[in-house]
Amino acid sequence: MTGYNNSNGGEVNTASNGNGHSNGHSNGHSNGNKSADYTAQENPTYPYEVIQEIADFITKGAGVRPKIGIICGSGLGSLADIIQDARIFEYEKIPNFPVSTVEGHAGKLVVGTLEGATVMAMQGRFHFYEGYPLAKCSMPVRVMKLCGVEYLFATNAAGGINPRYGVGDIMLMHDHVNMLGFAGNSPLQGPNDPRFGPRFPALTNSYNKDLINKAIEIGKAMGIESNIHVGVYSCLGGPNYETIAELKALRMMGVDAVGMSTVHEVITARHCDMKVFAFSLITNKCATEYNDKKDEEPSHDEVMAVAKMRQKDCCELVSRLIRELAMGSA
Ligand SMILES: O=P(O)(O)O[C@H]1O[C@H](CO)[C@@H](O)[C@H]1O
Ligand code: HPA
Repeated sequence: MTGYNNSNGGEVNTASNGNGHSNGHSNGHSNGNKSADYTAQENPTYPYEVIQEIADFITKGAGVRPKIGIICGSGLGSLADIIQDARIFEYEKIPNFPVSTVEGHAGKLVVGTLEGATVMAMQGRFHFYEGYPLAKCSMPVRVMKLCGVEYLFATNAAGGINPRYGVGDIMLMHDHVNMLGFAGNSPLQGPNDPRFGPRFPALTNSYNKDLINKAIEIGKAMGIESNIHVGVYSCLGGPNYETIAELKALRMMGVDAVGMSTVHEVITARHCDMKVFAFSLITNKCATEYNDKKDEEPSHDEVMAVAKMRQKDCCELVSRLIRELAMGSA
């Protein structure tokens, strides 16, 4: 049985003491690649050494240490397709990596260059509703950190609750309401390893203001400023979409867009001191009044279709922002 040593005041004992490693498979795929299999079902907090091993596998395989990490939202996998000199790692072939189970999340890690910067992109993220604990969902963010990533760019598809938002608009996230956190769930639950970050991280300045401002300028330069908003995202557990009463409650709480991801990744990134830029592509308008209109019900097909329609602008926004970062002006 894999278990962590919790007898030392809540810090993971990460010395080479045999804890945290077992002979089980974390993702049910016998890929013959694993040197330190780890049973994450029993202990969702991946030990530092296991994350280091995954990071080494990637940096050695890719031959670069990426500076920017990108997480592609539903239907936004094209953000990874524009990476040049790409080395592609299928999740199934990465030791101790979970597998993607959602349509629109290909399950590939792409490492290469974009606009002069070294990047790594997750073409496929992990969601709580897939059955993964939050620590497992956001484990790749720690892998990014140990690969050398300093900036996390997280993207998602989301429902627009703010009545001013239209389908296809982009909301730059400046804050979030963590509904899973309200329910007592966090990717940081369990023993804390100070090599990643502090036991009690502050989240007051989670979303980098300079990057938000740069993105607004870029939106103007692209001529899409009327489709760009700055707002608050909320993550629910999913996989069901929200009831009208839930959407009304979220609106009263100041939420502008709702989805089922990103927040756990941002928490994990801020915990290990990465700078964060995140945006939601509004793929559907959320109904906040009761009606019988079937065509106003959200569906993943609609989410994917809108993401496909808007992927070009999303790619341009991300590319331009990365170019500014690479030139040192963001
Ligand atoms: O947040 P991303 O991964 O973009 O996906 C969003 O789209 C899916 C629902 O259609 C959910 O997974 C929701 O979170
Ligand atoms: N709700 C939750 N998640 C979503 C939505 C939504 O309306 N649209 C895309 N992801």
